[in-house]
Amino acid sequence: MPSTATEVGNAAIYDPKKVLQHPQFRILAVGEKPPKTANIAAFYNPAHEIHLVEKPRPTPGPGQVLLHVHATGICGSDVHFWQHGRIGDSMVVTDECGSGHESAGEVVEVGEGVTQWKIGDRVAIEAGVPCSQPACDACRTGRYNACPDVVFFSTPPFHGTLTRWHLHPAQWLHRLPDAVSYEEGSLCEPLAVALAGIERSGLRLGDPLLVCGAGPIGLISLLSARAAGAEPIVITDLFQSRLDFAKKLVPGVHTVLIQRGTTSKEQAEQVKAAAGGPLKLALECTGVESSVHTAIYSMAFGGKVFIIGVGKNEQLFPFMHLSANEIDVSFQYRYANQYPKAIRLVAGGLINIRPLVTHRFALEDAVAAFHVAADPSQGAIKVQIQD
Ligand SMILES: NC(=O)c1ccc[n+]([C@@H]2O[C@H](COP(=O)([O-])OP(=O)(O)OC[C@H]3O[C@@H](n4cnc5c(N)ncnc54)[C@H](O)[C@@H]3O)[C@@H](O)[C@H]2O)c1
Ligand SMILES: OC[C@H](O)C(O)[C@@H](O)CO
Ligand SMILES: [Zn+2]
Ligand SMILES: [Zn+2]
Repeated sequence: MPSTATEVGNAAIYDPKKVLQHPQFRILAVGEKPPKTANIAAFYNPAHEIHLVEKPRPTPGPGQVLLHVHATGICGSDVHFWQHGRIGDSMVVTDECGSGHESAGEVVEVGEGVTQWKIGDRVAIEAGVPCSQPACDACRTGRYNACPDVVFFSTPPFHGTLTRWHLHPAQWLHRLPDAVSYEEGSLCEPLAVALAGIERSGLRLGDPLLVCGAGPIGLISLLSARAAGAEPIVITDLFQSRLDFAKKLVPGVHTVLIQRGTTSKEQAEQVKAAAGGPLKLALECTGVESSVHTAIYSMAFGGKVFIIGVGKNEQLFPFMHLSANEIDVSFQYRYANQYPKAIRLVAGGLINIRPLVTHRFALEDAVAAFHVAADPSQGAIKVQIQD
C-alpha cells in the first residue's frame, strides 16, 4: 500500500477523519446560503439525516486534479445510504459521509506531475478509484471493480463527489468532447453500469430481451440494448408512469405492468405474450426476488438472467426450473473499462441519455433534491444537482 497522503490510489487522501475533524468542517444551518466559493457538499449520517456541510477546499497533491463539479446525479444507492444507513453487510454508514458518485466537472487546478490535464478541461469523474498496484490481481488483470482497496466515492467511509470542489487522481478522469454536456457526462456513470451488464451478458443483435424495472438503470439498459440491436424488447415495472416513460424513450418497446397479487409465473406469461415467445436474455434491474423469478420463468431453454439490481442479502431461486432449462444466472458489480465507451456512444448519438434528467437543483438546494429523488409520487427519473 502507498504510504503518503498524496499518492494516487491511496485511500489516505480520502480519510474521512481528516475532513470531519478539519476546523472548516461544519453542518450548515437550514436555509443558510454560503458564499459561492465555499466547498459545500451533501452528507448523510447514521441518524438518517441528510444535510449540507461546508468542508475544506482541497489542494491537489502530485498526480491529482482539483475539479469544480458541475453536474451530479442522485443514485438510488445515495438515497439508500441516507434512509437505511447501509447496503448489505459491507457498506455501512457509521459517521458523516458525503454523497454522490455520478459526476462531471471542470479542471480548476492540477498537481505536480499532471501533464494530461489543464485548467478548463471538461471531464467525467470515474468514482471508483482502485489501488492500481501491480500486486493486486484485480487491478493487474483489468477487472478493477474487484479491487479490495478501491476507493468508491460516496460509499462509506469515502466522501462523495456531490460537492463543489473535488480532488481526484488524474488518471481516473475521462475527457468530455464538446458534444457531451456535463449533464450527460454525469449520466455516464449509470450508463457505465448498464454497458458493463450488456457486455458481460453477451447480448447479440436480434436477441429477444426482457428488462426488469424501469428506473434509471433499467431505462439506460433499455436504451443501450436498443442501440446494441436487441429485438423485441419487453420492459416491466410496478408503475404505469415509468412504463409510459420507457415507451416515450424507446417507442418500439413492449411494456408489462407488474400487478401485485399476480404470481411470477403469471407475470412471465404476460412477458412472453408481449414478446411473442420465450426470451433469450433478461437484464434484471430491480434486485427484487419476485422480479428475478419472473425473469427466470420468461426465459427460453438455454437463456440467461443477468442481474444488475441489488437487493436482499439472501434470496431463493427456482432451482429445478433453472436446472431443467439450462438457464444461466449472472451478476454485475459496478463496472470496469466502460467510461470511454460510454462517452463515445453518447458523443456519437447512439445513446441519447438526456431525457432521463427530469429534475435539476442548485447545489445549495441539494437536500430538497434528495427529498424529490426519494419520493416516488414526484415522478422523478434522474434528479441532478448542477453548479
Ligand atoms: N450492480 C451494480 O453495480 C449496480 C449499480 C447501480 C445500481 N444498481 C442497482 O440497480 C437497481 C436499479 O437501480 P435504479 O436506480 O434504476 O433503481 P430504482 O429503484 O429507481 O428502479 C427500480 C425500478 O424497479 C421497479 N420494480 C420494483 N419491483 C419490481 C418488480 N417486482 N417488477 C418489476 N419492476 C419492479 C420499481 O418500480 C422501479 O421503477 C437497484 O437495485 C440499484 O441498487 C446496481
Ligand atoms: O453506481 C454504482 C453503485 O451505485 C454503487 O455500486 C453503490 O451501489 C454501492 O457502492
Ligand atoms: Zn450508483
Ligand atoms: Zn487493486
